[in-house]
Amino acid sequence: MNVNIVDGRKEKIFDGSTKVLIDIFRSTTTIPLILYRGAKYVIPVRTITETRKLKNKNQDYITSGERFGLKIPGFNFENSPYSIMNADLSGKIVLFTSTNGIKVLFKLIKYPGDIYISSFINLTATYNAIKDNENISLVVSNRPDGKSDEDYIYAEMLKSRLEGNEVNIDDYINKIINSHGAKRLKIMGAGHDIDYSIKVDMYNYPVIYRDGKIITKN
Ligand SMILES: O=C(O)[C@H](CS(=O)(=O)O)OP(=O)(O)O
Ligand SMILES: [Mg+2]
Repeated sequence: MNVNIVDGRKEKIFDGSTKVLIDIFRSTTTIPLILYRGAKYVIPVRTITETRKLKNKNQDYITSGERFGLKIPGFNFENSPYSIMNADLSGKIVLFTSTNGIKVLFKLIKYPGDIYISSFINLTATYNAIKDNENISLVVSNRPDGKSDEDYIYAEMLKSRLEGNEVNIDDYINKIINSHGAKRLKIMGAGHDIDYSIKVDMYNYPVIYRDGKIITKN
């Protein structure tokens, strides 16, 4: 098995490897939780304008997302695990756009190979789904102006586990809690999202991108 941690900001020619998108704060935490809260599926959308156009075509769509961490006026939800965990999304279709994670996702879909959306929320389900694959790219979303240490912490843990090492998840959780990313969330007034980002295996399914949708892989 060959497992690489890759900077999602760089335009890398992703071969046919299995790709795991990682954006702990907060897209790949929020998206599995949207499915956990009953949504049929998530439609990733590049821009706010496109999201609004889709919503205008179908008022039943739910809108969720942010730009630079801030809620988008008129959207139903931010990109907040906390707010999603308190929502009933049964049977809903959720439009989702975000600053980093979705931007990287649209790069990955240009290349062959499965794409998993992963975080602590569906850690074990993701691990079990990919552990027998030969080539795995752990794609960390980062941020336009720098690295997201929380993404690397998760990627290093998953890499270590895939390479057959025993990992103490609590050690990694502590690193997340004390990460620069966590400090940023607190400064943004979103500290309550940290707790919801470390709820290990809340969702027992892998989550994948397929044909324009992000779905639960049953
Ligand atoms: O909403 C978030 O936490 C981030 C935006 S920023 O990095 O805080 O500006 O978006 P994401 O795409 O989830 O990294
Ligand atoms: Mg992020």
